[in-house]
Amino acid sequence: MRRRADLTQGLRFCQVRRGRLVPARAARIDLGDAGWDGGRAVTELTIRRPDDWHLHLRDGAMLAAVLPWTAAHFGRAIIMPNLVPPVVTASDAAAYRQRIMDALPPGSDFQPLMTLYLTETTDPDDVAAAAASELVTAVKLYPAGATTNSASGVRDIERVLPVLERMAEIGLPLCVHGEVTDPEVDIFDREAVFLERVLEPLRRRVPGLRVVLEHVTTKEGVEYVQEGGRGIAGTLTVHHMVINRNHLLAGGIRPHYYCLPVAKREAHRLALRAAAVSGDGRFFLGTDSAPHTDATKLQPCGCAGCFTAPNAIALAAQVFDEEGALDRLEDFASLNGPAFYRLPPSASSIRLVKDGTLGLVPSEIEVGADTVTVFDPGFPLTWRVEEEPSQ
Ligand SMILES: NC(=O)N[C@@H](CC(=O)O)C(=O)O
Ligand SMILES: [Zn+2]
Ligand SMILES: [Zn+2]
Repeated sequence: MRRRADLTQGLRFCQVRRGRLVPARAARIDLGDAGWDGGRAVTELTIRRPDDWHLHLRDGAMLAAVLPWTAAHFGRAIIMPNLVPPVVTASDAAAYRQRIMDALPPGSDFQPLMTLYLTETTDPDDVAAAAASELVTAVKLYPAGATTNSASGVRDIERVLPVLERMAEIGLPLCVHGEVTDPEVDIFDREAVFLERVLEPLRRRVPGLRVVLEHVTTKEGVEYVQEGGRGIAGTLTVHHMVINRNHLLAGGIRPHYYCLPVAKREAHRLALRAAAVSGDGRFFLGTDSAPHTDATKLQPCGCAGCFTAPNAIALAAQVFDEEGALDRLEDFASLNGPAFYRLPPSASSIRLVKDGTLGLVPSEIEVGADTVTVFDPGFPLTWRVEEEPSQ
């Protein structure tokens, strides 16, 4: 068994070797006192099948390795376009969509919802045609240099106004990585500064534009969405509801907790959890599951991104359980997103159970000769999805 940095505290995950799940010994755990419903602990829950409104699937061998984990639990996902080279045109999106369909496990009815990567040379007609044919569900704005594979992103918002205006006309949402790239702005402030310097002026300029502020990590971001009127929503990741910056940095640096936007102070984590369980329809789940090989993460300059697809739903259930809000999990994971995107909710459902048996979540998956580490919350997973991916 491969040794890994000691991120696992008190939990034995199983290992994936040669593509097979090798379960850890079944463990009984104390169910604790969370999940009470009128005095009775809720230990099972059936919800409409969730969707993931922010997902990185990559391409090639990585796509083949990670897709089954998402397809096992989620009905649809908004597929991020930050490949190298990026998914810029409708024809890029059609080809990428086909590669995803080809990589799906047999019998899966998972639906990829494609996005286009906004560049300063994006053609408004191409975007409008892709939207009209329902090939794409959104366009993604990466400020150039803000995050993984964002070099072709936008430097000057003025240059993309014609595209944004066309999107406003046709109601096509803009998904936004909301961080400024100004090196003088502290990395922990980049989201809050983006709202003020970029997003608010942009929304004033193109008032009809429907915007999703992706992976909100701050209370300023939460408040911006809450106060932002009808044309805005925010996705929340599970990992930002679980870790704060201490988990990343205190007592040793933990590269597997490094993602962008970087995890913030505890007060922000609590604000994200409060927003998720509030019942406010403008917040929904976007895991931002972002796989990178361990070889590229465990570097002097390691990649940003947490691979959460295998345990995202179980963790979301656990967060809602801890917050005493299991009755709102379905809104957050399965209903609010489709409502914003003007799509019907899933017709199928999944069953979540909390029966004292740990879910079979691997600590890592293999991709060719390399491995991708699965997000480790650092505590036992009490909930699990009853179906597990077929590999
Ligand atoms: N979230 C991340 O840390 N990384 C994402 C990019 C992104 O969503 O910003 C990736 O593509 O790896
Ligand atoms: Zn991002
Ligand atoms: Zn992302």
